[in-house]
Amino acid sequence: MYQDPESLYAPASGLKSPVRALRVGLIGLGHVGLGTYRVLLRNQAAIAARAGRPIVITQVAVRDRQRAAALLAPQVRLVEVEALLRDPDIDVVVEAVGGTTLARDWVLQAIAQGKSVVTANKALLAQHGDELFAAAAARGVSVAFEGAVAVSIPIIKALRESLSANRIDWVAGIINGTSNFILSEMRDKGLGFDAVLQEAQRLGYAEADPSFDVDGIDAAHKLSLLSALAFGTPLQFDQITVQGIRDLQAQDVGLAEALGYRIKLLGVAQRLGTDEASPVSLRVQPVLLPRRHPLASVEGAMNGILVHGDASGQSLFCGAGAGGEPTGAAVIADLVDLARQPVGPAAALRVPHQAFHAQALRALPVQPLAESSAACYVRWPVQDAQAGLALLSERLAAQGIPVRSLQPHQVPGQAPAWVLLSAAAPESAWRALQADLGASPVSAGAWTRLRIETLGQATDVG
Ligand SMILES: NC(=O)C1=CN([C@@H]2O[C@H](COP(=O)(O)OP(=O)(O)OC[C@H]3O[C@@H](n4cnc5c(N)ncnc54)[C@H](OP(=O)(O)O)[C@@H]3O)[C@@H](O)[C@H]2O)C=CC1
Ligand SMILES: N[C@@H](CCO)C(=O)O
Repeated sequence: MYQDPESLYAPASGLKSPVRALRVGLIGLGHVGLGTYRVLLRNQAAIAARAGRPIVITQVAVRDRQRAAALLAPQVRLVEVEALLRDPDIDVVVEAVGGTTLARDWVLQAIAQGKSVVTANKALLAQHGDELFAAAAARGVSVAFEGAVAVSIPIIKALRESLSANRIDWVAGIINGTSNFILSEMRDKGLGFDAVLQEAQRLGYAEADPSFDVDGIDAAHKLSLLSALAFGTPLQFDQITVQGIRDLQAQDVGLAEALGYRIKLLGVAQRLGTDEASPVSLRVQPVLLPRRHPLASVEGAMNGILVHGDASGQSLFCGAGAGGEPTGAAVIADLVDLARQPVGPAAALRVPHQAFHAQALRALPVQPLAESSAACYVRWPVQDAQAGLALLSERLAAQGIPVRSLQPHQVPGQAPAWVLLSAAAPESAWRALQADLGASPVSAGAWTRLRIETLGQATDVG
């Protein structure tokens, strides 16, 4: 039952509200919009007590008004987006629609009207964040985005505030709930890729276009935000190496387990030297993590992020990675921050959008994949096991790729295969090896090669 938050505020907190409620206009009432509305309604008294004043969604803009009217209290006005953006009674706009075209226009319009914006739209920020943050800073308002990365994990606040004494060496995370859900369900329940993806869509985890999830694009959007906040750079989304889980085969998931690893879609932003200007590596790809690695046990739609700072060491964050109410809670946390924010001249003292003050941001060179080095898992199907072993051993030695283990693998009805675990070797050596093996008549098909991620730990699982 809806109750006016302003009337609830005083009895719940024991305080008299010194200032007017923060008035919020919500665009979009899908998973995130409705999650935000419902959590705000359910916990309104406690949220007001934390914020120092009530936070009220007074206007909502959607396409399907009939559906919205059935979900919202009668006090909430259903309006057109343009009217909401122009209304001086609205302090903050929550953009919960998605996409990068209309959403960009709306956020810029809100900023121009002197309104702060809260969004969980990582695609928008990855592509237009620099522009939006600059516009907001120039207008003295905020674009807040805690829900945009790993929704229930307060990683944006951690990087912008809590870890600000550190030189961040790397951030690594399972930051796409849908992919992690698919990998977990396929492994544990033996379900097919398509069936699990449909379930992720039903549960509200997947993007409107789920190829963003399974092709690693959504994780790359999020990684671009994490790396910008960690290293003090503009957004460098276009320079991220991206590979998704679409082509992963069930037998590699099973083989990795048998070898003591777990396959995860991991985003990594890593400094490659100790100098402040050292290049960085930005990559999203399915990797083998040793099963005892803390991120290996992050399952289902959960997300996990590990941050290494020079002073704090490793900090592990874990929480729900997708879903309406978890994201709504992150959106509301931003609203609480905005409700508490100083206005007027003190606004200049706000925590900068990208953790570093705008004048301190500088792009860092991003290492091209071709210049990287990695320990790898390889499964190579062959026509003849012994001939395959002879060729593989010879070509591995010729390319200087250090072998940790090499073992035969046979699935009934399929060609025999060799499964290799290596130590680190240059990407150029891997590419040359692939060309050599692929051109050989011994080859019975394309190999599978996956990076073994170490993140400062030993590659070995023993
Ligand atoms: N789902 C999740 O777990 C998470 C999602 N996000 C992000 O949050 C954003 C929203 O995602 P989600 O809630 O899942 O998306 P949904 O598809 O569930 O909801 C989108 C909403 O936007 C509305 N909408 C679409 N076009 C317009 C328009 N032109 N004018 C007004 N309203 C419009 C739709 O209204 P109608 O129904 O009337 O068409 C719908 O209510 C995306 O950026 C997504 O990436 C971030 C973290 C988690
Ligand atoms: N589709 C996204 C939603 C949360 O950002 C995911 O699965 O992680």
